[in-house]
Amino acid sequence: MLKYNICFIKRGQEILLLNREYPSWMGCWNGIGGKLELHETPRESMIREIEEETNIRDYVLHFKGIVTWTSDGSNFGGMYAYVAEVSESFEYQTPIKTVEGILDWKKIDWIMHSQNVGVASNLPETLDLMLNDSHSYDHHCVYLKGKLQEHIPTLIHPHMETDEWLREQYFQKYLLKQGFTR
Ligand SMILES: Nc1nc2c([nH]c(=O)n2[C@H]2C[C@H](O)[C@@H](COP(=O)(O)OP(=O)(O)OP(=O)(O)O)O2)c(=O)[nH]1
Repeated sequence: MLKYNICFIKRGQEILLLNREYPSWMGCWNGIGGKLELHETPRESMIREIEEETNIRDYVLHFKGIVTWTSDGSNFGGMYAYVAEVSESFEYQTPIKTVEGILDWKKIDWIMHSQNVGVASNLPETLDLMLNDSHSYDHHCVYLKGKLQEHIPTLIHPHMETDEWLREQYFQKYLLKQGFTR
């Protein structure tokens, strides 16, 4: 039931980011991703988006959990999150201007810098766990009037990637909070 996916393509100490031409996060650096298509699994969809947006095909894809959010107490949304590891010697010349924005390798330290106002606001906190912790998390982000208030990571089962029933059970907690069931 999550609509989006996101992937952080990692080469050594760098991540391939996209400076987005369009909303959401227009003008900011973010991972690569988009919307799942009908009947696609999260992994199939991620592989398609990576290919469409970067043409990269040679990587090891790790499921890192989900990023969910509520805005102003409702408007639940979310995305499946992945890290794709390419070899340190992988050649991919950037910057590249695409219809979606500008692709470029960014140093992890630069992305995480406390004074960096150019990245999606929940990216540093979520990326830190995705890169440095082997578990899968639900990175729940609470927004109020467009500003990130809180990032609440909760451990989730890694089978959430493939087990639709497990996902539906898990999402009930958010749907119930919003006052409706599916
Ligand atoms: N880091 C971060 N990324 C987000 C958040 N919300 C959100 O939609 N995204 C990501 C998910 C997607 O990777 C991207 C939005 O995708 P998109 O706008 O390109 O989707 P689209 O409808 O154009 O789909 P597509 O044509 O690319 O398939 O932004 C957020 O709160 N934090």
